[in-house]
Amino acid sequence: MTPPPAAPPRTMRPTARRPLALALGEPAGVGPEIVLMAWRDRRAREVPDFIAVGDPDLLEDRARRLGLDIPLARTVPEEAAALFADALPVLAAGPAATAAPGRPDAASAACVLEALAAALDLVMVGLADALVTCPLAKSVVQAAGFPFPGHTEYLTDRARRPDGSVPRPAMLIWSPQLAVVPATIHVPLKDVPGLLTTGLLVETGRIVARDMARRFGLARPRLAFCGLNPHAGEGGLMGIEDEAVVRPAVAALAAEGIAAIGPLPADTMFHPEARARYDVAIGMYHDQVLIPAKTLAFHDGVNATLGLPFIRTSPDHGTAFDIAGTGRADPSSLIAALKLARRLADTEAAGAQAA
Ligand SMILES: NC(=O)C1=CN([C@@H]2O[C@H](COP(=O)(O)OP(=O)(O)OC[C@H]3O[C@@H](n4cnc5c(N)ncnc54)[C@H](O)[C@@H]3O)[C@@H](O)[C@H]2O)C=CC1
Ligand SMILES: NCC(=O)COP(=O)(O)O
Repeated sequence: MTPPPAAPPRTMRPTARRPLALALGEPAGVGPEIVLMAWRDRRAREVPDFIAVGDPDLLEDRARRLGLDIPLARTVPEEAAALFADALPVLAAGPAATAAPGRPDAASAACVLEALAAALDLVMVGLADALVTCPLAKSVVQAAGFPFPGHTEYLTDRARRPDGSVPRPAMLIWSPQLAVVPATIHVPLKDVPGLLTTGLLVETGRIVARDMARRFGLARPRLAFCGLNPHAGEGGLMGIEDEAVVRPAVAALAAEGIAAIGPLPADTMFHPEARARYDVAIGMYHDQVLIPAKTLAFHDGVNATLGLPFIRTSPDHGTAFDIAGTGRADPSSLIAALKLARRLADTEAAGAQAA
């Protein structure tokens, strides 16, 4: 994997807009075809300028299979904006993809990971305003030696500071209907109670409050913490973590001026009247909050990584091997991810200039 280039100091941040860098993801999945569809729909759905990063032949092959007439421009990020209206800009990166739609193979891991690294490099050197990633298959890349559960943990490692420390990430699944963050991410359910600490929840709440302000423009976001246990523990009768871990975290955040409530019983937090009381629900584990988020807004949902020095978004879905190459994939979540990345980059840049 390429060593990370240093991120430009904030004072050197370019004021002009740069394109979004879009990593193609798993070649056997739906990533390549939803990239083609997003570009096809650019005018009707106001898709912001992006440059695809990966194997251009993969995109050509997928377009041919699906009968999509998409002109590609093999180019560099500096030229992408000027080309975007007439051709899909692609920066060639990584080895050729070998996997066929729906049939992942181990050899495709290098194609996925080198394109991802190259796309992130563009952001870190200031040639792209944000990273957008198409899904990868965690099992495929991990079988090839990728030492991270998913993008989130890899990106966190790439954000390593000069002193060797890494920032804590937060995984936001965002849609106009509901925004959620699981406090623990890609871990087995049986490990969750042991991983939940007041410190983790306080840090997660701070990250969410800060990034909702600087990137989403919500000056004082309202955070609602789920309980871990049924009925948020029912005063300790159904588990101790809600009172021992979650409630002190909410109190600590409130003492810092962050609008936090909870622990709330998770089963009654997601109906419309409950959702009106908060901006972000912070769950104790992945499925507790991703199930309501994806149920309410599967095709509009976006995964955004908070807590990092760069912006990253992604569709909320995975590789969808079962439909890859059939033309049935819906590009809406990718388009939402591209639009949200643009919005977050613009909001952050406007805030930096105002400061
Ligand atoms: N950010 C990422 O890289 C993510 C990667 N994954 C990976 O994806 C792989 C498959 O995960 P699954 O749990 O099966 O979830 P999945 O999201 O790939 O598929 C779940 C169901 O939704 C459908 N679906 C997904 N995207 C769709 C689209 N754009 N249009 C229409 N239907 C769509 C699929 O056909 C399938 O029936 C796993 O290896 C997982 O690790 C999963 C989530 C996020
Ligand atoms: N379920 C969401 C997910 O797995 C996203 O993972 P990541 O690739 O964004 O780390």
